[in-house]
Amino acid sequence: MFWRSSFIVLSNICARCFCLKRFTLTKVLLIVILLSVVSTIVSISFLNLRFGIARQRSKPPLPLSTCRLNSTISRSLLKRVNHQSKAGLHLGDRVLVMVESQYSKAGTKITHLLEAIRVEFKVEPTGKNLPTLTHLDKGKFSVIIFENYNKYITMDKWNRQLLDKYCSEYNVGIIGFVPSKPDIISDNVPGFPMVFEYGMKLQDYKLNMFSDVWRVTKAGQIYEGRLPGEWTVFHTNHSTYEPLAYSKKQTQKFSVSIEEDVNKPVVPVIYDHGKYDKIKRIIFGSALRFWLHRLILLDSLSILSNGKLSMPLERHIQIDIDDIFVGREGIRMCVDDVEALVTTQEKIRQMVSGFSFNLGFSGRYYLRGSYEEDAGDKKLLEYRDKFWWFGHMWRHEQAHKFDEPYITLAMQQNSQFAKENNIPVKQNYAVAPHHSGVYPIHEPLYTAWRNVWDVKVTSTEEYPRLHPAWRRRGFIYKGVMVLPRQTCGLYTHTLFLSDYPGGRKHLDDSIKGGELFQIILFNPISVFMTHMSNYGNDRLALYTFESVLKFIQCWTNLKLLAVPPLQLALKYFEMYPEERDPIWQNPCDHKRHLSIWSPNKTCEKLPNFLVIGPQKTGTTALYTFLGMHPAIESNFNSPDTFEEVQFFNGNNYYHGIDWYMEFFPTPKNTTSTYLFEKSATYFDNEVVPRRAFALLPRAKIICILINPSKRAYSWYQHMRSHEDPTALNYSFYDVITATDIDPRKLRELRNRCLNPGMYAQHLIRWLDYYPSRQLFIVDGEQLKNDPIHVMHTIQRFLHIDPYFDYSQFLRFDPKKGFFCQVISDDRNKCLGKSKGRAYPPMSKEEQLFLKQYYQRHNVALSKLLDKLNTEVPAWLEEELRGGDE
Ligand SMILES: Nc1ncnc2c1ncn2[C@@H]1O[C@H](COP(=O)(O)OS(=O)(=O)O)[C@@H](OP(=O)(O)O)[C@H]1O
Repeated sequence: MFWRSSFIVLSNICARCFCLKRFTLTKVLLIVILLSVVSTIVSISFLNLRFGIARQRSKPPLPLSTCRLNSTISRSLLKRVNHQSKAGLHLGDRVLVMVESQYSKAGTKITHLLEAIRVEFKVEPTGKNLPTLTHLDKGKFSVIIFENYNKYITMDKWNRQLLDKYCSEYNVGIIGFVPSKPDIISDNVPGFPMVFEYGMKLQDYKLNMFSDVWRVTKAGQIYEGRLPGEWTVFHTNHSTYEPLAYSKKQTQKFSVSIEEDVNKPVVPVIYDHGKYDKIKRIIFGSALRFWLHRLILLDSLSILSNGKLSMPLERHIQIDIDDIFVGREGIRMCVDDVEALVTTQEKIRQMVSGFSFNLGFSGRYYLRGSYEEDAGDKKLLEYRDKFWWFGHMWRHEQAHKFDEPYITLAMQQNSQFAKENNIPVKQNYAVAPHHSGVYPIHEPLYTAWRNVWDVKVTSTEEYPRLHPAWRRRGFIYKGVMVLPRQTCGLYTHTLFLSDYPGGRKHLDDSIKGGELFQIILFNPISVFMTHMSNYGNDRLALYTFESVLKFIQCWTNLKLLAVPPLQLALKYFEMYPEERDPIWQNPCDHKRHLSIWSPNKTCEKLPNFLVIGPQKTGTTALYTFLGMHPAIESNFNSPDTFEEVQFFNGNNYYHGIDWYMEFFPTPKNTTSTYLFEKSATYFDNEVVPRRAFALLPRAKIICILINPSKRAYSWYQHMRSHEDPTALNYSFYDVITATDIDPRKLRELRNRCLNPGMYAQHLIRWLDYYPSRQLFIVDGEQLKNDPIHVMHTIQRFLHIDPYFDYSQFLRFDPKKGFFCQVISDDRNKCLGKSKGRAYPPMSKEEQLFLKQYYQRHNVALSKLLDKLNTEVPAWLEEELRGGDE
């Protein structure tokens, strides 16, 4: 376009000149000058087209730096970082969040933040009665948060008194957010020596440097500019109140300095020291929309919980640079980029002690760029010892598409490349391109990692899911520690600041208090992934990290650290031991998971329903009867655990879902075949409902209940017949009446014998996860006496087609004393000797003891069954009737 127009202009001029009869010297000169100007423009524009990137990359953006903190102030503040006091000892570590409704926006922002910092919470709507606040002599909640503080002020008398009494007795503080509009209370706050001024537009924000609240927050800095939204500010003369921040009203003429106007500040956040009514409070004049309030909220939680909710001050940072050597020509690193990487690494080390970039490479692409980029590759290797390194496969491939021999070979090839080029790969770390094979687990990847690179640590964004980011967690699979990886907003395609998605402001906002800043603020350990292309071109990664780290230093007292990946992972799981155990989900339930799951696998080999026990209630009979149905297929027997798979409890769970699915046939017809599994140990196990629901959220759950006393006795007889030494040594009465001073083995046996019979509490745990419509309770006595009817009701519950008429296939066997499978006119197939054993009846004493022992559990069961609209079994009615006598 440009050339065309230039050419037209030039030819016009020339034509005009040549048309003149005579050439004067001036005209010749004019033509020469014009030609050279045009040719210069043409060559510049040609160069720009050819090496457009080179032109842009010559001026990478400078890191943001607006900090003007006085370092002596920050040092003095660092001394006061401990909010812990004795009062915290009597408190639990949960937060009670009082919201206007379950779905209110502001409340959700609070709970998301609490989730991000891994603080447990309970959400309650303000209009209702308060939940139980104490347990034994402990306060259940260490801080109470009101999404709308006005709802606290106008709370009904009874609840308000209860809450205030709790807060003053247990020294628990209240955090409240005052809406910017008057709501229902007037400016004079009823019951408090304070006035609210609503609907303010504010600018500039400065923290009170002398407050004891600051721990993570570093006061002394000034936020300059308009504050988002409308605000409420606080006026008071009472000495209980301490302003935590100052701001000023927005004026026509926008002034950038708050100091000039410091005599007329307004107070947008205030700390009530509790001198007025013995309750400490921190009240915010706006919601969490302003980023600084998120920072202040951390310290508010810390001080008001007496240190119970103080986060550590250390923040560990790991920055991976993946795709080393992999990028296509034109976007790779050149020598000056590598030099800049080293220089910035040095600068980051000043802020983050022990820091090194962690470089991941695939050797196949070494020296595959332009001349300048190949020189960059060589430079990276020249500086190899300045970085940490981790290896991939030889090519940049997704592991889930390949089998173990291929992955191993491809890793070995890359490992050979590392050896030949002296690349120091010694961090026991690796990542997978596109997270492929990390989660959901692709076993061959883990095996090859261990065998070739001795990988003990990896990271992914995919566990448990990519979104929401604040719920990402870690887990350990067969010794490989999988860390959650955070997003920093840079991807292989983010090359230039001017092209940043959403504009430069978007990235800068993320750095200056936004998403990236908050990731580091909320996570004691952050692992970030970047790509080689983010370090060539505009070197956006250097800009981003240098800027955000500076910003962190400016506004927080956080101590930034880096340790090698293995140490980092050990630290992570030491901090969060509860995350060690993975939670398996169905890969087919999440598009992204499915896209990185082996195409050779199928989710069809997962059960549609589970028979969960408890033990000794007739589960084997039910399992056998279900297996007779033409549309139902059960699991293959496990050789290890008495035929049952027992996946969700115990160590089998750590084998992963591929292992589990091996126990199921590929259904002949996915819509009409019902797969199921029966493991009687599931019913009363603490972790099973959560695990089962994570993998099989749509599964139906069947449990069988008989009189818990009978169940306990049958179980004891079962243990004796399995020659359990403790059961052989002690009578049934000894077992059920064992006390806490009895030998450990006896107590253990007692617990295993009696606990499953506390039916209601176990069922409630299942109902915490599964909706009641997915749960079916079978009366075990009925199953014994009238299995044909029971099988009919189960078929209805499962909506199974075709209907199977069990009356033709089950009949009572007088010899066995139970219903058995019909084989022919004169032959039945009954369950083995271990089901329906002969043993002496329970003594009267034992019966009486157990009747009393289970009394309250049976009452709870009958209430629960009532709630579930389930018929109360005859044995339960009888038990309860007997109990009243
Ligand atoms: N049809 C049929 N045949 C045999 N046994 C039957 C049947 N229906 C119910 N029962 C009762 O089932 C009890 C064994 O329960 P489980 O199969 O759940 O035991 S186990 O947990 O799997 O070990 C077993 O308990 P015991 O009588 O104590 O052996 C039986 O009472």
